[in-house]
Amino acid sequence: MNKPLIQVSNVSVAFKVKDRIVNAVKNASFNVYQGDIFGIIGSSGAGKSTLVRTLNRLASPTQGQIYVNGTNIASLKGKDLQQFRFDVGMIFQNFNLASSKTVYDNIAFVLKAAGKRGLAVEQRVKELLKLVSLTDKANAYPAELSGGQKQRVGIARALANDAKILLCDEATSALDPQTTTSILDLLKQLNREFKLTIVLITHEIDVIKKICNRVAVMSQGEIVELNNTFDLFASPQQAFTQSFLNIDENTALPSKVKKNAKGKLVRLRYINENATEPVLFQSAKQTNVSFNILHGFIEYFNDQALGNLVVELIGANDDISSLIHLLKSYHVIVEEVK
Ligand SMILES: Nc1ncnc2c1ncn2[C@@H]1O[C@H](COP(=O)(O)OP(=O)(O)OP(=O)(O)O)[C@@H](O)[C@H]1O
Repeated sequence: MNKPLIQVSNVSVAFKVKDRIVNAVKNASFNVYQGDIFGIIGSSGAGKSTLVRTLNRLASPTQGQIYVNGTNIASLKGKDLQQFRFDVGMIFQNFNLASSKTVYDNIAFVLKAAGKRGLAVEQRVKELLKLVSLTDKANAYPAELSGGQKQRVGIARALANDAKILLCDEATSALDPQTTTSILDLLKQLNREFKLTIVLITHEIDVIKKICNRVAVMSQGEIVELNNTFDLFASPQQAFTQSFLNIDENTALPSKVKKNAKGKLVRLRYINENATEPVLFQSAKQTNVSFNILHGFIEYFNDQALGNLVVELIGANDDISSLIHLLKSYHVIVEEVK
């Protein structure tokens, strides 16, 4: 495995509010690798924003360390700190654009802050506007833009000084589903074309499914589970993750169907869309079990397919056990439906 670009090691963040301590982040550890689109998901107040803000020093850990490219970011000062701020861009739910500046000037401002002048600024702004498909809006003010367009300006500004890492704090939460998709497509394109590493926080499961390759699940300040996206959805280990990701909800059966079922109800998750139905069919035949498919769908995570089936197994108990055993040997995840 290559070296992590971001290494978060036992990070805790506590806030003192009057005479009370709020432990917003508790002992979080994880690595982000170059080219990752790393998602942090959790409900409101889980500590996601606080955690992501420690990655660019907008928040300071009360305990633990964060290394970016091998450097402990707490030790950065002067020019190194300034360079670090250029290397790590950030976009926000409410866009944070300067309302009195045009689109052009919002982007030019951060280039000038990095010491660029004249033609270098002009060329770079043009390049960035083209990249985010806003060339025709250079002279517009933020109030004249849609939410999606505002976020595109936010992205251009965050990347202006050649950022290597982009932090996204609920960047699509204020957008409608179609605009969300177009912003996620843009982030994916930037990730692909420039190997931009992205850390995003969201409470939206669909955002995770659409673009993240790895995910941390947060609850009450803790990372309760971390996995690649596909495996997290295929086989969530923690009860919190299962209920938060609504895993069972997607294949919930009407109570009448459950009540009328004569056989054993099982949920099958499989990772090879082509193999499973033949595998189920042949395994059932081999073990003398018959089955009814009660629910089924296939979900896609990038190019990987995750099949979900709820089936009723009818046969002798021993035969059903043999069938389940056989299915598991084909890497089908089998869970009893209660
Ligand atoms: N500056 C602060 N001072 C005091 N408490 C804070 C501060 N920032 C965050 N908190 C508290 O820390 C906890 C985690 O907040 P945080 O915003 O990180 O969660 P979140 O998962 O991002 O939630 P949301 O999605 O609602 O923003 C909350 O209880 C919040 O009230």
